Amino acid sequence: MQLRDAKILVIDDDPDVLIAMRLLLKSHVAEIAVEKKPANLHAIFSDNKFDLVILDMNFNGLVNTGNEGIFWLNRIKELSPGTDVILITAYGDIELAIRSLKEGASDFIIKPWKNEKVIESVTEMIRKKKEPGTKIKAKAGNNRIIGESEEIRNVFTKIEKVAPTDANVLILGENGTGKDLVAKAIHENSERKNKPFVKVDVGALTSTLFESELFGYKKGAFTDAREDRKGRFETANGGTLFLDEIGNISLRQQARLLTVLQNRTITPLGSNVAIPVDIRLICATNLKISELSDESKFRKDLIYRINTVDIVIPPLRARGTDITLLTRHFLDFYANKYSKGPFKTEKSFLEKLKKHPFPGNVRELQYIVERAVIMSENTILADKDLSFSAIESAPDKQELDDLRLETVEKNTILKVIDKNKGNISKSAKELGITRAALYRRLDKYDL
Ligand SMILES: Nc1ncnc2c1ncn2[C@@H]1O[C@H](COP(=O)(O)OP(=O)(O)OP(=O)(O)O)[C@@H](O)[C@H]1O
Repeated sequence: MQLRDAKILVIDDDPDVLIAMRLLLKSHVAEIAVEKKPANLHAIFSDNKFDLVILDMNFNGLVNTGNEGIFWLNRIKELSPGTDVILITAYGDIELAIRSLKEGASDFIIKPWKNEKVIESVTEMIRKKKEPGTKIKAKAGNNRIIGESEEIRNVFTKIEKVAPTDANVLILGENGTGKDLVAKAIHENSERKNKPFVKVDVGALTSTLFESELFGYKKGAFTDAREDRKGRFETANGGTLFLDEIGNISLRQQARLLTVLQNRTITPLGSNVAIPVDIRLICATNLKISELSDESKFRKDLIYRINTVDIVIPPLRARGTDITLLTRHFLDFYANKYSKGPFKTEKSFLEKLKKHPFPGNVRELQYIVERAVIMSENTILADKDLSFSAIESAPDKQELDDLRLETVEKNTILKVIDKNKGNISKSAKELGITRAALYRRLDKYDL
């Protein structure tokens, strides 16, 4: 979508801000409306549609917690889910701004703002609204993340917003969804990009290895410690530490990790000198957030610490056109690698792929395409050229069924709540469950 076609609403209780925004934007957009009272939102949205709302975080200057901004952000999202919201926030409210991104804001502008930054942010939001067929690649060096679906675009937006902030990030997603790529993209788009990026698969470490690997050791600390060795925390100093499979570490290991994150120092085994470390922490897991919230398995205080922002990477089967785009990408890649092709595909080839549930996600698609390229006898590929390996394509049937049931339930709840304009009592009645049962489900689905 072009900026000149956009309809924008600015909501701020400061008339000077409204005037300034109107002056700044009016020559760039189709329509600009301003509003002093967010309480009028319902009336405004019942008569109008806006592509973008620029919303102040702090009204009246009385409550400076920003909760009001977040409250109105949620109202806008309820009234018009397709409308993007950019929040205006005071300098020093970065934590709050990050929270607002979690709650669904598309971007934030810090006061006092620079006019170019406002135009840039607004232009970017509006531009993204269209171009559904455009190939978007997160800037991640050679490890580009390919995708164009709404779901992966949301991931790109979060990466772009979160990368420069130094906030701790928790990446959630099934195996093979691209968690590694996202972690690298965050690092490469951050201020720390020229410093080390260190990955540790913590889920695979035994309890003794966990300590020596992460915190290092001094010569003689244990039988095999023949010389001093730096731990991964120290190696990552100044850069980013990526802890993969964080959901699989024991409670004892969680306690050790928490202490280090709180004190920002590590003490190598066999030493009593604490060494300060400056790292940006990214963690990843293939567990669902609901599984991580089981306190008998994972400490709540550690979740809060590692999860300033979470990025959920949806499974490939929920990413629409990405299957086609990724297939093309891998076909070109392997054609080049094996000096074959260039390949064309018959309709049946993509149709068969689109029907497949991809329990192994992008990694599985990559193997399937590689196999097709290796085995192909001509350069036009059809469904018969696709073979799904027993290991990859034997999804846990039970799990897939559950997943579909859960999706249906979640979507029904969302529809009914939307229909009842957010009224929980009415929605619960319509769904035939108690209010408490509805709240439990909202909690379960993180709604
Ligand atoms: N969007 C994408 N674009 C291009 N390649 C991708 C994409 N997503 C994943 N891949 C490729 O798929 C493979 C698996 O990705 P990655 O290792 O990042 O997944 P993961 O979620 O970390 O997996 P695991 O949970 O098993 O560690 C890699 O080869 C990666 O390059």
